[in-house]
This record gives sequence, structure tokens and C-alpha cells, in this order.
Amino acid sequence: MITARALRVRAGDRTLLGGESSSSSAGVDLDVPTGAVVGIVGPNGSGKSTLLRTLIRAVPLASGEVRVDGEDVSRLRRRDIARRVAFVGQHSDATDPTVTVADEVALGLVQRGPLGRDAADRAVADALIAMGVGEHARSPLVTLSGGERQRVALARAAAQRAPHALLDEPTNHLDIRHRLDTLAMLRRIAPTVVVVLHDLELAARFCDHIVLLDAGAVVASGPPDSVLTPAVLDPVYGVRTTVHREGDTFLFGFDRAEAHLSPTSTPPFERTSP
Ligand SMILES: Nc1ncnc2c1ncn2[C@@H]1O[C@H](COP(=O)(O)OP(=O)(O)OP(=O)(O)O)[C@@H](O)[C@H]1O
Repeated sequence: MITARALRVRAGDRTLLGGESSSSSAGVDLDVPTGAVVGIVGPNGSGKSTLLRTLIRAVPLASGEVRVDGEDVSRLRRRDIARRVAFVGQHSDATDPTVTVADEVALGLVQRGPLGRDAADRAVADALIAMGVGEHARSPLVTLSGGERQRVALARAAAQRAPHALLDEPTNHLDIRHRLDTLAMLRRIAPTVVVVLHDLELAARFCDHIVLLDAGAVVASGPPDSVLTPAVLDPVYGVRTTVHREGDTFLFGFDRAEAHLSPTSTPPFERTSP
């Protein structure tokens, strides 16, 4: 279980998390129950990555507290945080041509303490196969495509066998089938998952609970059908949303709100410089 209370992050005189308005002055709260998949959604720059990174103390807090299974992360050593929480960020910075895919995934085993050679090899192979990149085990990581590298990063997190995983846009580089496969396998990465997603249909389908951020504040939090509604989404994204539901599947339609308000206005990206 992860709990965050009254989180506030600042950079200079700007509040990145915790909101500027008096209604959000208490900061950001987050509750991630054991066994849940919690999705964090919101527009670009709303603070999703910042929130995720505060949970592993990768971003300094101006105020507030994060606990993982009751332990205050500000009092844990880095190694102890990594034993409890696997983290997959947005960017892969692999540049060393001698590092193979298997080497990369084996880094996830470091947190687990000593394993015998056979057990370590099997753990790496299992994690790669689970993420659908088993055939690349001996390839240099730098030769893989963006989507393949993304799945290797998830395999490394799975190999870590931490009780919690934090995943920042894990479907970013993936084609639609791999998006579906990856999200269906979230619980094989860790029993409890916090995942940043832009795709609201996938968030609705795969998350038990959704947290919607806007300008560094939580504007809605709850089950998908209570958060992913036109009344909640439209003011946050500046669009007109339609939601059609078929069983567990949500289908969204979006239209730019301004287009309805001012049909003759030109979108900014179509304007030409004088
Ligand atoms: N170290 C920093 N110093 C100053 N500003 C920062 C810093 N890190 C993030 N920001 C700003 O904080 C805001 C939130 O950034 P963050 O990356 O959390 O947003 P996000 O919701 O994950 O965005 P995206 O959907 O584009 O990935 C952005 O405006 C960003 O420019």
C-alpha cells in the first residue's frame, strides 16, 4: 500500500505539485491500496511524472509525506526503497553497445539479494518472455527499437519482484496489440501498480482507480466511471467529450471545445507567422 499526504513540490517560485489555488492548498493526497492498479491521467505538464517520482523520493518535497507499506520513504535508504518499489521512467538512456538486453534485465535482480547463477538466468529469461522480448536476450540493448526497449524496461521491473511498481507512460512506444498485452500483464510486474497513462480508454479498461491531475492538483479521484465523464474531463482538457460504454470497455470521442464556441477560429498550429 502506498499513501501520500499533502504533497507539495516547488521549483523556484513555481508550485509543480500541490496546486496554486486555495481550494487545493492542502496539497496532493494519493491512496494506492495493496493489489490495486491506480492510473494517473491529466494533460501535459499537469504533474503526473512529478507525482510518480515523489513516491520514490526522486523529487524533493516542499512538504508532505509518502509511506510505502507504512514506512516513511524519507527515512528509507535508496536500496530499501528499490526493494519495495520498481520504477520505470519515460526515457531510456541506453548508449553502451556492450550492454545486452539480458544484462539490463539482470540489474533488476540486484535488489533481490544473492541468487544462484541458474536462478538468476531463469529469472531474467522469465521476465523477458513475459514481456514478449525473449528472443532479444543476447542483443545489445542499443539495437532494439523504442517499443522493444520499453518492454525490456518493464521486464527489468518485473525481475525486481518488488511489491509495488510505478510506471510512467509504459505504453508510449508500443503498437496497439503490445499496449493491450502490456496493460493486461501489469500485475505480473508487481501486485500493486501506479501507472501514468495518456490513453483514457486504456486507463478506463485496465485501472481500478483513476486520479485526474490538472495544474499540479487532484481534480478527481475514484473508479473510472466516476472520473472519466464529460463533466469532469471537458474543463480539464478543454475538449468536448462523448463517452460510450460497452461492458468494461469505454469508447471516447473528443472534439476541441473552442471549435464549438468559435467555429471560424483558426487553431494555433495552423497559424502562419507574419
Ligand atoms: N525540475 C524541474 N524544474 C522546473 N520545472 C519542472 C521540473 N520538473 C518538472 N517541471 C515542470 O513541472 C510541470 C509538471 O511536469 P511533469 O513532467 O510532472 O508533467 P506531466 O503531467 O508528467 O507531463 P507530460 O504529460 O507532458 O509528460 C511541467 O510544467 C514541467 O515543465
